Amino acid sequence: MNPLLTVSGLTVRFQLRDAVVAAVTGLDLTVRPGELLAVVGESGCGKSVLAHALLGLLPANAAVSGKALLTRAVGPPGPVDLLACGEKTLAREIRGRRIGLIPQSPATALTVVRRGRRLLAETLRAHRRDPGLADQVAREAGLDPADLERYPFELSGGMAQRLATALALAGEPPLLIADEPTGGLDRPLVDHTLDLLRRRCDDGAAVLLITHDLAAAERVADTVAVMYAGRIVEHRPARELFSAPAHPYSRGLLDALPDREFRAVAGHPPMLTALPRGCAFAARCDRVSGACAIQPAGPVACHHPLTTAEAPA
Ligand SMILES: Nc1ncnc2c1ncn2[C@@H]1O[C@H](COP(=O)(O)OP(=O)(O)OP(=O)(O)O)[C@@H](O)[C@H]1O
Ligand code: NI
Repeated sequence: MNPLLTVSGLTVRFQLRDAVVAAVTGLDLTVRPGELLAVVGESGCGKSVLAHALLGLLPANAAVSGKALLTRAVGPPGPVDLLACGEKTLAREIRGRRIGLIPQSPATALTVVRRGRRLLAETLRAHRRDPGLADQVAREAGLDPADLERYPFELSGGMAQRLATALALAGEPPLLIADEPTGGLDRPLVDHTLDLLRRRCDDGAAVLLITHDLAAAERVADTVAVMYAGRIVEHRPARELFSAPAHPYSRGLLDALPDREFRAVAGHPPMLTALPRGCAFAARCDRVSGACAIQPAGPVACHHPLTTAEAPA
């Protein structure tokens, strides 16, 4: 099936007073209808910046380049470039309609002083759906409809998370971007949320799941993109990545899982204001060589990828 979203060469720089933050660099990805793509990586690697760039939600000090082509439902033929179409198109056509966002910090996103029920009913109405569906959509998101009678500031972090999920589902967007949608949830609700995203895919939607929880990705993802220091370092079908990671960083992330070696990747990611010229992972990598002074390219961005024979047992 043709991709719904094709991102190529996405680069985001934040201008600070005396430095430039290289938050995302040369990022390529595609998401097809029915596909759940998980974007994983440590804190600060650029996952949320990727989501915000696609939705035109970056602050004024951001410079964005590249292309992000999204198939249109109606209107002029050909895809729309999310990075070039402008605020009016994003607000009218894209946000909530073509792309639903479950934000990473719903408690800060939900600043309005309206009860959940009114928020959800208004959102349903805005998408020409029956506002009477509020209870059903809340339940789908794992939220007790009784909690719709509360104001956002009366909600716990986990409840706000589920209300934000319900609001994102309300427009039935063909692409859902879920940025750490399981934050603040306990295990059964984590699984509920993941399974709900999976179901959306099985019904034909595309989902971009941003998470640092590898176990979550393993549970539901079709494909996984591993991000490190603003770049995708490995992008593979989930089954392959989890059985035989090729990038040493992917291997390190998998080793950190509780049911594997439970050993975190040693060291820290580099400063995004002072990235090395070559491989950004080299300083933490036990396979490093002189070749790593040159930026590696390809679907596995590594000069010394692991072979399947080196896969964890
Ligand atoms: N407005 C901004 N100005 C300068 N730097 C920024 C800005 N927004 C984000 N950054 C930087 O960009 C980098 C990527 O941030 P991002 O929020 O995408 O990380 P993340 O992968 O989502 O991490 P987390 O898992 O903690 O949510 C970080 O180093 C962050 O400090
Ligand atoms: Ni984030």
